[in-house]
Amino acid sequence: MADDGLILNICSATKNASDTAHKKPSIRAQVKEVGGSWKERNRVRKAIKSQIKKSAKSYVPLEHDYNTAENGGYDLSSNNEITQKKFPKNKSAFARVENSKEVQEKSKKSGNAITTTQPHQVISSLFTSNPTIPPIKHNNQQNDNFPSNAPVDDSNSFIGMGLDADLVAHVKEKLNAEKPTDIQCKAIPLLLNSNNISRNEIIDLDVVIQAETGSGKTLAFLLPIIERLIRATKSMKSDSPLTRSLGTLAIILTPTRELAKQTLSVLESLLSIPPSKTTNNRLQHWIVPGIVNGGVKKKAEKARLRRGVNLLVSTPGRLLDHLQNTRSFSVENLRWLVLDEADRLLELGFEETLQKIIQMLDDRSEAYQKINQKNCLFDSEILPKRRQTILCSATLKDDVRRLAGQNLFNPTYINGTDQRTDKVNKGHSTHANNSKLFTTPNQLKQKCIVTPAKLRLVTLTAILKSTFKRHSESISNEKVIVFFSCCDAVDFYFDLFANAGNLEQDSDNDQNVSSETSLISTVIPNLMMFRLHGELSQTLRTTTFQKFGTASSGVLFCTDVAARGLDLPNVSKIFQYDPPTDIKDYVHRVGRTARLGKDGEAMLFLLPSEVGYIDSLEARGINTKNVQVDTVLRNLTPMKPSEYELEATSIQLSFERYVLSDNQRISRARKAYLSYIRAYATHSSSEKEIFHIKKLHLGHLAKSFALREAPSNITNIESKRSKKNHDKITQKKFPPTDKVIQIDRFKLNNTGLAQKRKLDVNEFAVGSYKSMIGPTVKKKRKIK
Ligand SMILES: Nc1ncnc2c1ncn2[C@@H]1O[C@H](COP(=O)(O)OP(=O)(O)OP(=O)(O)O)[C@@H](O)[C@H]1O
Repeated sequence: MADDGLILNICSATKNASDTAHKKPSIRAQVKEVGGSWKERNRVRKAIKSQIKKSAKSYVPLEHDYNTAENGGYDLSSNNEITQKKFPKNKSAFARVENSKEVQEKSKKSGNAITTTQPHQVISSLFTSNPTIPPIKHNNQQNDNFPSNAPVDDSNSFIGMGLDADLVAHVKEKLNAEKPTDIQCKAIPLLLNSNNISRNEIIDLDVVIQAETGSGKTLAFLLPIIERLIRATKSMKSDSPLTRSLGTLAIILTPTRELAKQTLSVLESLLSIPPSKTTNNRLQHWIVPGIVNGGVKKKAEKARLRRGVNLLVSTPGRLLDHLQNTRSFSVENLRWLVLDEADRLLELGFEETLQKIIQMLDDRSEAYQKINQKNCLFDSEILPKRRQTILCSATLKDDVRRLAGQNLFNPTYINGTDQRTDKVNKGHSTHANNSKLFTTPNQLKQKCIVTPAKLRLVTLTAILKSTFKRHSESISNEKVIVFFSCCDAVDFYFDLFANAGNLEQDSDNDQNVSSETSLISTVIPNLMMFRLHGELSQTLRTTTFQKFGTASSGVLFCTDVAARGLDLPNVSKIFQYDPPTDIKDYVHRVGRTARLGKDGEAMLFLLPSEVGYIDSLEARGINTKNVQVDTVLRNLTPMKPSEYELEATSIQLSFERYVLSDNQRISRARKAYLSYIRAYATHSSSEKEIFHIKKLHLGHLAKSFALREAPSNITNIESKRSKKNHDKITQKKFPPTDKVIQIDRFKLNNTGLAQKRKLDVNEFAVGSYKSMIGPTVKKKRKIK
């Protein structure tokens, strides 16, 4: 790992006017220890460290950094000059000796002059001792770019499918939906029950809908439900009208609160049909939509449920809570149970809650039917005679369907992308079978960039800068989502891009990251930044979701909480800074762009050790085009592309200076770094070959968090602190987030632990510190 074959550079400060207040150590220790065993080198290092400590008690502690023998490194001496350490093993390091002064000059000009209080900081160079990027096979299979999730021109119209004329007119006006999409053509007639006639009896089969992201699955299940309720209203005699007091007729379950809110808003717009021009009737007037959602007070929800919510959108945990505790919650007449993003809902973590929900719904409707043999709704031919279950997702594969099949009645499987699946399958006949393939929108341009760990941060900066180029005073009208693996990383990068461009400002004047929903970046001028993750307060989450949805341009930093189902208008690019921990999430993340036939672009960041992931994606039918790092970095200096290394170094240095100048910022960076590693350990066992924690170069990785510390430093500091905090943490299940818990490589390697704890956490707080503090008591196995 990083610590092997080290050259230790320890230098005391040289005299400097700003340092006169301090008494400086008299020794100048400069050790270049190449030979000898590790133990010997370590002993020398410790001896020198303690000598320096003794002679500089009142002095700012010496900061040092380890550089590998091949490494070039910048030495920031106290006279504010960067001088290159001469490492004989690497000639190219000398080449940068002259450049280093230029970088410093440049920094001064841009107001980024080094103002470090530390006497010496040795900073490894960005462009040396990076691992070589393995050759990447180019896939010749090209997408034809024909939009695969757009409405179908030669399709049957909505009216032709049997939908009410007023409803169709309203959908056209409100949602601009005139022609149905492929999946709507297939699903709506089936769910309207026009053709499921068996033995002269109309049967409502359970339905599994799988179609690409952004192909209109929500309308595919909502329109038939509303249509059938409208038909039921028409068929009712005026003396027995339908009312909201019938209780809940349909439940739509979603894995996240944002998706629940979005579905509710689609429902509300669908139900706002104006009175019919011909009859002047509002047939849907009695249908009340509503939501029960985690993160808000239950009292108001209970009151609404008591009055009757006919179409209820919910997240699983809160629904179970109401089923168990709200006595007035009436589900006896339930006709539809929709599991949106069903594969996520059926995953471990939600699965148990879901089983309980289904069990309670079954028990209640059975008990009710025994007492009320006659019921107008049960007798009606128009509504399903039994509770119909609908499963819906872009990534429903055989394993999930098998799992779901236990609770489904004769499920019918509708695939919105049959033709494409066949086509893709032919191209991969050797290693793919249909059940393993995922389909992404045809018109979506998918790219990947293999970046050495040290260059990750500057590469992200370069990509964002070139995306949000300034056109005179305004910024390009782009909307971009950047996905990170954990909440702490989102918080760290959000703060970094918001405040690091203004180095002269002290931390007290930083834009407030904890309470603001959006901030203007100081790194990329005029760029509006947003963030979303599962550990934010519900109010912040809701406002961010709404604000980013309506913004004309901006970047959203988020975790997978925003990966599924969210229909954020006009998102043009998706950057996956951290690869997803589950390949299914790749499909959902990139699906936030290229929706409903529109163009879109997605870029996946990989480390050189992770290139195997490109093959995994290909085996699932997903082809990405490789982009070279230096091509991207050259955009930093469009006028002088050859000077990109200088500019990249300058940017990296300014990020590091920003972080290292304040304890709170350092702590945020460390927390993000640790959480990233924890999240890394949650990759599924099938991907461990590619994403193994042992393959991470922790020292290089630290640079992508603008940290200069060697990994052993980080872990030591954190473990010392964690010992202090240990008792408090174990007493309290969810300690305040500024406490730090121990990072233990061996525990991280134990995927079982990381995976288990991940599952204890709601809503994608993966890898964050809360996610690591789950129940520690093993459940006793029941002996049958
Ligand atoms: N037939 C249609 N014509 C025009 N617009 C439509 C049509 N059907 C749906 N839309 C719009 O397309 C967008 C995407 O729809 P929706 O969110 O239902 O996609 P989805 O398939 O559920 O995607 P995901 O898998 O990401 O959840 C929405 O804004 C919706 O209003």
